[in-house]
Amino acid sequence: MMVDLNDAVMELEHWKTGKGVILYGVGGTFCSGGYLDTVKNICNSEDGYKMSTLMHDSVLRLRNLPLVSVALVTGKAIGGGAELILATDFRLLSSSSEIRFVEARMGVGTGWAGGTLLQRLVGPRTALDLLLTCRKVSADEALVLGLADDLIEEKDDDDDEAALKKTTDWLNERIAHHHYSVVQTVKGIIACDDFEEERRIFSSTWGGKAQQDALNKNMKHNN
Ligand SMILES: C[C@@H](C(=O)O)C(=O)SCCNC(=O)CCNC(=O)[C@H](O)C(C)(C)COP(=O)(O)OP(=O)(O)OC[C@H]1O[C@@H](n2cnc3c(N)ncnc32)[C@H](O)[C@@H]1OP(=O)(O)O
Repeated sequence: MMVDLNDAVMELEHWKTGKGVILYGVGGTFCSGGYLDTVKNICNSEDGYKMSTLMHDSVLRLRNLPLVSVALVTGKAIGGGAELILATDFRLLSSSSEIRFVEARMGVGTGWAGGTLLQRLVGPRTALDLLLTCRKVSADEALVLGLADDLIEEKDDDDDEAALKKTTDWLNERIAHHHYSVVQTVKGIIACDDFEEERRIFSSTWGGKAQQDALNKNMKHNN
């Protein structure tokens, strides 16, 4: 799964006209973390560092894609799976889903970039609390904490298709009406977090067709 994720992200890096991507699980579980047989086989510091390096690479590349990314969380997101929901721009949770950072219970810290990403999202105190208590976070609590952006009122976690459709609609509300170059510019600016890079990305759409078309429409923005 870890290698597959890395391959998938590399493939997405070549998608020049893309706007969005949804990360989701099937069969009622988002992800229950690293495959435990593999975890047992690589249970030493050196291999742990290698695993962490691979997962950081995947997560950072996913975050830096010029696509708007959403994690659709149905069922459980546990351990590394809970960390994975932090790799996207947005998180939509089904009302019955559950997030649980079990790493400390498993005798370790966060290896899939979750520590840094969690504290950026919910602040260091809440991050420390969630990582130390290893408690279950319900979808409702996740919304209050800022861990979820919205809830999918999908009572049945088994209905992957319906949840995916709702997530696609949610994402499309934000990206469908923009040209891909505009979505990629906006996402690139947010992801780069750097003024000089922002100027460079900004100037890639300035004067382009989407801007020309918009100017020619003589738009008013009062409704
Ligand atoms: C990277 C590392 C980290 O901590 O940083 C990790 O992520 S370590 C991984 C952290 N995750 C875990 O420790 C998950 C432990 N498993 C669980 O807590 C539970 O299985 C749940 C995921 C809550 C699902 O419970 P539920 O009662 O719904 O189903 P279940 O227990 O019968 O699970 C169905 C089958 O999937 C297996 N299964 C579930 N998660 C697995 C995993 N991560 N690796 C290997 N097998 C796993 C179960 O052992 C079981 O196999 P059998 O039918 O053969 O019994």
